[in-house]
Amino acid sequence: MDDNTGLQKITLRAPSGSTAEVYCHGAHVTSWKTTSGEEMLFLSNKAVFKPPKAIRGGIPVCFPQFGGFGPLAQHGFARNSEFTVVDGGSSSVTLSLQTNEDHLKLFPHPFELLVTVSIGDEELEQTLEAKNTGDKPFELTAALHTYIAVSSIDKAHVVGLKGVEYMDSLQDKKRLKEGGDSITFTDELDRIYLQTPDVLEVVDEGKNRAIQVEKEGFPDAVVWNPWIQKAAGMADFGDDQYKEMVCLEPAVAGSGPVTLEPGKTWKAKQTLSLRHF
Ligand SMILES: O=P(O)(O)OC[C@H]1O[C@H](O)[C@H](O)[C@@H](O)[C@@H]1O
Repeated sequence: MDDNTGLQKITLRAPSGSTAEVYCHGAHVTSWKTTSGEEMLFLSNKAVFKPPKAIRGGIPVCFPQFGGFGPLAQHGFARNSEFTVVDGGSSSVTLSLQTNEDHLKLFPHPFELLVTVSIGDEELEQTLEAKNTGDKPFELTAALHTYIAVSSIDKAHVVGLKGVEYMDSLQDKKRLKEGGDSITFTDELDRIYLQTPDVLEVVDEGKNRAIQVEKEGFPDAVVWNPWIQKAAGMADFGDDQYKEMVCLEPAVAGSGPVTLEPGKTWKAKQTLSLRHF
């Protein structure tokens, strides 16, 4: 159905009452509410719903490139492209992107990317399946750029990364090792954690809740908060909204790329779930 942005949006509803909203533009999840109606994802109050601009917040799909790991524009073109619904029901939808002539001018490797989003009681599952439909291998990096809503950035932290090596994107990708039990936010932070455990969590002491991010097939995890200056520099992001979000992004980035042979499919997935404490 079309919403007031004029874009096609699918609303998923689980029998328990949880909901999610997914745009065909970018196969972009913009909302996930659990059974109590609580919103789990951050969406910028200045987000622009005008293709080919990517929507700010929710879960942008970064494909076939994460960040600057390749020749394409930042984060590749999937988030700027129109997907088609190919399957689904009330609580699940599968969208497809097939490379067109414009994509092939930028990235001369035909592929089909399927994105499936399903919701359960207190859970959202998102799967990427990329098939090389051409006759030559190609390399890809990718991420599910998940913006988690938090009550206040000074009450949020990320756990599960102690002892993990990371690339600091604010220091020319210098390699460092995470020393702390948890990552707190007191300044801009932009890191690619390499070969991480598959279960990570954004803990929100202000709401007594944690969102668990469980990943499969994504070796890395990016943690990002733009803080004051970068937030002020983003036209589609409210100046103070850095206080309301933490990005925890399952990725193939510093540990990539993945080489995809002709006819083969690469699959990766994240499961977000809510825990109250
Ligand atoms: O502004 P965007 O292209 O959406 O990127 C937003 C952010 O994405 C990732 O988290 C990167 O690690 C950051 O370096 C980047 O600033």
